[in-house]
Amino acid sequence: MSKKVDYSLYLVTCRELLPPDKDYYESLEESLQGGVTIVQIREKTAETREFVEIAAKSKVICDKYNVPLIINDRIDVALAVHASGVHVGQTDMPVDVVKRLLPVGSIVGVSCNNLDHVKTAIDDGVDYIGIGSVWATKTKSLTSPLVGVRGVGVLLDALEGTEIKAVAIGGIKSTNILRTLYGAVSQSGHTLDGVAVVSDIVSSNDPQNAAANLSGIIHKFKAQEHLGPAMIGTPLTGKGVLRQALQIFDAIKTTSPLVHQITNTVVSTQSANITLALGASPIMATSAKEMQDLSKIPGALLVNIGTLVDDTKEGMLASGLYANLARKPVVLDPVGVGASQYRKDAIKELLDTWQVSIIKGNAGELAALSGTSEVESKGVDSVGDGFKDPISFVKNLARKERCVVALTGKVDYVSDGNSVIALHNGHEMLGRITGSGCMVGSCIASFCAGQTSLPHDDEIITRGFANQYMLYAAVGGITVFNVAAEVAVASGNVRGTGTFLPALIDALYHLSLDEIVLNADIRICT
Ligand SMILES: Cc1ncc(COP(=O)(O)OP(=O)(O)O)c(N)n1
Ligand SMILES: Cc1ncsc1CCOP(=O)(O)O
Repeated sequence: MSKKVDYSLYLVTCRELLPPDKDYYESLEESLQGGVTIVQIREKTAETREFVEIAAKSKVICDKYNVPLIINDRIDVALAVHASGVHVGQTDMPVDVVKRLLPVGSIVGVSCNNLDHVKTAIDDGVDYIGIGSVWATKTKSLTSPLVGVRGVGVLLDALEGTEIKAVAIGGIKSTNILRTLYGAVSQSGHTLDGVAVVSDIVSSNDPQNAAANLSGIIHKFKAQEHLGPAMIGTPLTGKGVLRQALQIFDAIKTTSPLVHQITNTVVSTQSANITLALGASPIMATSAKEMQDLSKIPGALLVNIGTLVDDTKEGMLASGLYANLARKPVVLDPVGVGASQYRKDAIKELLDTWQVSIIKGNAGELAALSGTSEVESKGVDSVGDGFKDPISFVKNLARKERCVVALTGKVDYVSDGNSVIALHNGHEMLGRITGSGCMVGSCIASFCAGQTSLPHDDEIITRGFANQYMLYAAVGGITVFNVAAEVAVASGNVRGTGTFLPALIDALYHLSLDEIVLNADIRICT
């Protein structure tokens, strides 16, 4: 029977990180006033007598707020001050011995960095595990690899069916806590019970405010996390989805929203032109130094890794992080991710750093991203006929990554993890020019930007980044681009691939609502 403990904001103390002149006990009490729900006293250099004194005084303060006190490593200190429990690491006293020494009902937690650690923790019957380090940190010199936000999900999978609680630790702060909570999810949708934080609270001059800030984000997340994607007017119909997409199309024309694109050098100009043809406003900025400023302008962000280099990757990491903070939609185009380990590592790092709203890719790219070998790729192209069951594939990937997924191909499939929509427009000429997939990414991002100016249902918007509006944006962006390709060829102005690209841009520029309604082929699969 697991004990009723609130692990949501777990403070791990560190006197060395206190700001100059800040009293340790004052900082602890202020943190509790800010919403810390459990405290661990972690003293790495104190003599035993000093440790006991600090722990005893800390216990009095924690008791005042009815918050459990855990002792790091030292069973003797925990016994001496009647602490609520002990946290041990992989090289500390074994859990079975700890349990034998502590009073019945004590809380026992253990650090876990990999699946073997979690399996042992389950066998040992611990109360909670501390998974880390999730992010890089200066607070502790690390001897194990970083787990990464999405790596936490794999460890949460192993806890399925147990009552063991899980907190993440390492480098968690106000700027990445949302990504940590959002991205750390098991396949069946279980999320973290809490986050453990040292420096973001302890090194603050105002620990109450630092803790309150973190606590506010945690509570907002917990309030909406159990809700699936919200549906406006269920069930979806092809016509209903088209109506929503057309509204966004109209909004793009009237508001000309900013679409920030960090894309590849092959398609940069044509992506900017296709964005302009739609009526949106492109900015192709790549330096990490300007990402915070750009995130303040409403719109959307597109990240495309087609010609990735380290400097651009820094810009991509920063842009997504700031976009998340500003709650701006982020579209990821993992171009050629299967081609090299460098790209695979980069995509992992990007998805571990920020929450994406839409992932768009061909079958080869999405297979590589999801770790299946069912579809192979050659460079940036997909090889073969795609997935045997594309509908289940997009739905599962959308659930796993908690975003909308758009799988492009002869038929395009879009899913928010709930519904799957098949799009049957397009023309084979699109496969004969470079960058048509990248331009689709620009159109999707333009639709993401366009929808921000429309009135939104609050209930849906509070359900996170991957809400139903993103589904409409993906459908809208793909559909108008593909219909424009059909109209371009039908115009009679296309003599080959050289004349196809300008005809496509022209067709998109002149595309009317009537033409879209006449040609769009949107079918609901589930
Ligand atoms: C909640 C929580 N999780 C992990 C740790 C790390 O513990 P450990 O691996 O024993 O390392 P030290 O803290 O002893 O340096 C923790 N303390 N708390
Ligand atoms: C104790 C510990 N164990 C893994 S990372 C870490 C330190 C986390 O500190 P911070 O929250 O300041 O990154």
